[in-house]
Amino acid sequence: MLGRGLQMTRVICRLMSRKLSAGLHRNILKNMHPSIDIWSVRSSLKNIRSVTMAPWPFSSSGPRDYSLPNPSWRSEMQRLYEHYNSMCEVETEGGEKLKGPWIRLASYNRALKYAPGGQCLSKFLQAKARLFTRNIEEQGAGFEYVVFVNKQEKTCVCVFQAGHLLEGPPGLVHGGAIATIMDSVTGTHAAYLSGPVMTANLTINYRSPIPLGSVVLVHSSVGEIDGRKTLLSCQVTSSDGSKLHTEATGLFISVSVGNLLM
Ligand SMILES: CCCCC/C=C\C/C=C\C/C=C\C/C=C\CCCC(=O)SCCNC(=O)CCNC(=O)[C@H](O)C(C)(C)COP(=O)(O)OP(=O)(O)OC[C@H]1O[C@@H](n2cnc3c(N)ncnc32)[C@H](O)[C@@H]1OP(=O)(O)O
Repeated sequence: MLGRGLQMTRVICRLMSRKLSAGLHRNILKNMHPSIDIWSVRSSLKNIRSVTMAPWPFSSSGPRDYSLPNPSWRSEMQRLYEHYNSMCEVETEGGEKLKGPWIRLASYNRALKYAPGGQCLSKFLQAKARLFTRNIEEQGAGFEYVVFVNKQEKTCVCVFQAGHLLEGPPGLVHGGAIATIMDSVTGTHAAYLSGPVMTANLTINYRSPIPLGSVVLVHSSVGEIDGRKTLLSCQVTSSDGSKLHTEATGLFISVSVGNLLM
């Protein structure tokens, strides 16, 4: 019985690998065999290399998409959102609508669950996976942000409004919150480019403080992609780009899907 379970586990993992790489939304574990052992599944998943996965697997449907405007957004945040969003779709002279150079990335609290293949993963995670930056339900209180990527230029920009819960020095954004948004933006960018990654190194220089409640831009660009290593650089600037607040470099290492199940 146990042998049969293990065999089925391997088949399921092979199927999951194919499904993940194809980027399809199907719950392949719906009728999971009762003798399947989670640890066997996990160790088999360890062998699924990130290079087999389609980049940026998150779907555009599901519950609350935190990247969409809400009433807490200041006019500057809304203006910058519309600026980048307008470049996600372009209209030809004949009125035909085509994909533009930018893509808005949807963002969910239950990030893994709403990724293709994520329904399977969330079973193993007992539906507990939550994304830190999207855990504050009160709109405008924490991290309000939207990420856009430019596929051709391999750049990424995030419009970020820091809420009152992110206070460090009086009236200013906490350095850890700045590190969090930089890790999230570069991590998202790296995952978009290279599939599942973990941050190995994030080196930050804080140049000028960020006023609480202000709207800033977080830019991420590729330094180098070398095998499993994706090196990105990141700058936080004022919304008009005139003032540098923070700069960083981040090293992201591609990992197998199994690493996400610890
Ligand atoms: C349906 C599936 C969906 C999958 C989606 C996946 C991801 C997207 C997920 C969510 C996206 C949503 C939002 C994104 C938001 C936030 C992103 C935040 C990301 C994080 O916040 S994540 C938490 C903090 N992060 C850690 O908790 C990592 C702890 N750590 C480890 O888990 C290991 O340490 C690991 C895995 C990093 C490497 O371990 P490993 O065993 O796999 O690889 P190994 O050590 O062999 O290194 C291989 C080569 O990298 C070089 N290397 C390694 N580390 C280096 C360093 N620090 N400096 C310079 N070089 C380094 C080596 O020198 C070698 O180089 P070489 O090959 O040339 O020798």
